[in-house]
Amino acid sequence: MRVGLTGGVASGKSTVSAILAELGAVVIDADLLAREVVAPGTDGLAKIVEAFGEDVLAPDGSLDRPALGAIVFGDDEKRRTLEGIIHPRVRARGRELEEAAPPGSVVVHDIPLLVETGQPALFDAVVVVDVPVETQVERMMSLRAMSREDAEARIRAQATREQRIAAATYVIDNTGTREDLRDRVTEVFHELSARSGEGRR
Ligand SMILES: CC(C)(COP(=O)(O)OP(=O)(O)OC[C@H]1O[C@@H](n2cnc3c(N)ncnc32)[C@H](O)[C@@H]1O)[C@@H](O)C(=O)NCCC(=O)NCCS
Ligand SMILES: Nc1ncnc2c1ncn2[C@@H]1O[C@H](COP(=O)(O)OP(=O)(O)OP(=O)(O)O)[C@@H](O)[C@H]1O
Repeated sequence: MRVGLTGGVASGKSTVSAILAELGAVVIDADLLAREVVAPGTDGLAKIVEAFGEDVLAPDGSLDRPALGAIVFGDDEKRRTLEGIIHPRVRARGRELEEAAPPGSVVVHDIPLLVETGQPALFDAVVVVDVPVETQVERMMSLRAMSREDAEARIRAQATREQRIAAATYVIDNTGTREDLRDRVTEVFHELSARSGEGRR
C-alpha cells in the first residue's frame, strides 16, 4: 500500500506523519530527504553553488537555507531551477527507501509538493492535511517566527487548498486540537490498513 501524504506549508503533515509512524506505517519524508541530498560534500550542494553562487553557503560550508529561501520564494524561475536540482535526487532516494520497507507495509510518502508535481496518480491513496490559509500563516508566524510576508510568499508558491482537496482520497481537517487530529489520523490509518489487506487477498 503506497500512500501519498500532502498539505500546504505548516498544515500539520509532519505531525500526521509522526502519528502514522507510531501506528506502524513506514514514513518517507521528502523534506528530510531534500536536506540530505544537499548536505555538505554532496553533488546536490555542488550543483546549487554552481547555479546560485557561494552566497548561499554558510561559513561552515553547509547550505544557508534562509538565504536560499529568500531568493527562491520571491522568484518562480529560480525556484524551478532549485527544484530541478533537488526533486530528482529526492525521488531516487525515496524509491530506494521504499524498496527497503518490509513487505506488506503501509508506506507513506510525505511530499509537500505532491499535487504541484503531478504525482497523485502514482499512489494507491492520497491523504491531504487541510487547514485554512490564515491558520497556516498564523502557525508560521507564531511557531516559526516568520514574517507575514514570508509566510504568504511560501503559500503563493504552492497549490491552492481546493486543488489539493480535488486530488484527495482522504482529507484530514487539522483545525481542531492535537487530540482531534490523532483520532482522525487513527481512523484514516485503519481504513488504509483495511484496503491494504484487501489488496493482498
Ligand atoms: C528553499 C529551502 C532551502 C528553504 O529551506 P527551509 O529550511 O526554510 O524550509 P524547508 O525545506 O524545511 O521546507 C518547509 C516547507 O516549505 C515549503 N516549500 C519548500 N520548498 C518549496 C517549493 N519549492 N515550493 C513551494 N513550497 C516549498 C514546503 O511546505 C515545506 O514543507 C528549501 O525549502 C528547499 O530546498 N526547497 C526546494 C526543495 C523542495 O521543493 N522541497 C519541498 C519538497 S521536496
Ligand atoms: N492541531 C494543531 N493545533 C496546534 N498546533 C498544531 C496542530 N497541528 C500541528 N500544529 C503545529 O503547527 C506547526 C506546523 O505543523 P507541522 O510541522 O506538522 O506541519 P507541516 O505541514 O509538516 O509543515 P511544513 O510544511 O513546514 O513541513 C508545528 O509547530 C505543529 O506543532
